[in-house]
Amino acid sequence: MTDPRADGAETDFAARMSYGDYLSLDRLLDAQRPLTDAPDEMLFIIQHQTSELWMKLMLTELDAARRALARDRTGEVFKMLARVSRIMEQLNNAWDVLRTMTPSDYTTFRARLGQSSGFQSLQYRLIEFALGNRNRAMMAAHAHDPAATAALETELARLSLYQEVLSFAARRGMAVPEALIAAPAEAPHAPDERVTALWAQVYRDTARHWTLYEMAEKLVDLEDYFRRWRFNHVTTVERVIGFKRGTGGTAGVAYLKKMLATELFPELWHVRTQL
Ligand code: HEM
Ligand SMILES: N[C@@H](CC(=O)c1ccccc1NC=O)C(=O)O
Repeated sequence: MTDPRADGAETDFAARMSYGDYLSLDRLLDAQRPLTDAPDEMLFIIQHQTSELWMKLMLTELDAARRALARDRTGEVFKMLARVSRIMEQLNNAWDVLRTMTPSDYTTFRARLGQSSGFQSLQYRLIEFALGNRNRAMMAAHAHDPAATAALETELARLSLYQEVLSFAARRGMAVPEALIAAPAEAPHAPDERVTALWAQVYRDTARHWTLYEMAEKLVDLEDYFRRWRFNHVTTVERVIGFKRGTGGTAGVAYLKKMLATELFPELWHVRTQL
């Protein structure tokens, strides 16, 4: 029989930091508190908690990416944006686990969720705001929580990722309308033909604009993965609750379908028609 001590494994953690200590596993694994004994409620909780953990990392990366971008450190930015896309992909793959929950499984505990809903996810809203999909109306569900409201306000006081990219493009000599980058956006970025023209220049002469070309493709990647997340979500929702109203109070699938039309970086999609 194997005795890992023979291989030198340390076993005395009375006074040393162990795996569980480092990862705060006592707290982490004590945070799953189902309200019913429905077997699928544990799946539902863990699915959301792991999503929130990945969202936490996305926010860290989006913060660092914007700070690096403001200092023209594009190599670092590319690495961070690639990581954000990979995290999105991770979240996309996670739907496969949740899809094993049928309507019969979910209805055994859905009523106990009350009015709570992913619509109230602070980190999700911060990600949307960081990427540029900004809308103060989405803050209403956090009005009861001063810390959450402050975090959203802090985010709204920053340039969005797309604004940072456009500022970078301006520093590279591209004609970016000043009004688009002069102050942090308060509303979703509205498509602007002058910006489409700018990206057309980049895509038509990639050798000359290689860094901006790479930047553009990183953003398209990110939005592509985000769109897949929205699509997986709405499809899972229809599969599990059909066309019932959401616990958060919206129409449910109809609301989520409306959100599918969101364009984070519109000109990067519109430019493709012209190429
Ligand atoms: C069976 C599983 C799920 C169902 C039935 C479901 C259902 C819904 C519904 C109906 C809405 C619309 C708001 C409302 O009225 O409640 C919503 C929004 C939302 N859900 Fe889910 N959801 C599920 C899983 C998830 C998961 C795993 C996440 C990941 C964190 C998530 C995150 C969100 C977010 C962020 C919103 C707000 C979207 C926006 O405002 O654009 N949901 N969900
Ligand atoms: N909105 C969902 C409930 C729901 O999915 C949910 C509830 C509490 C915590 C997270 C949730 N996930 C995503 O919306 C529903 O209407 O069934």
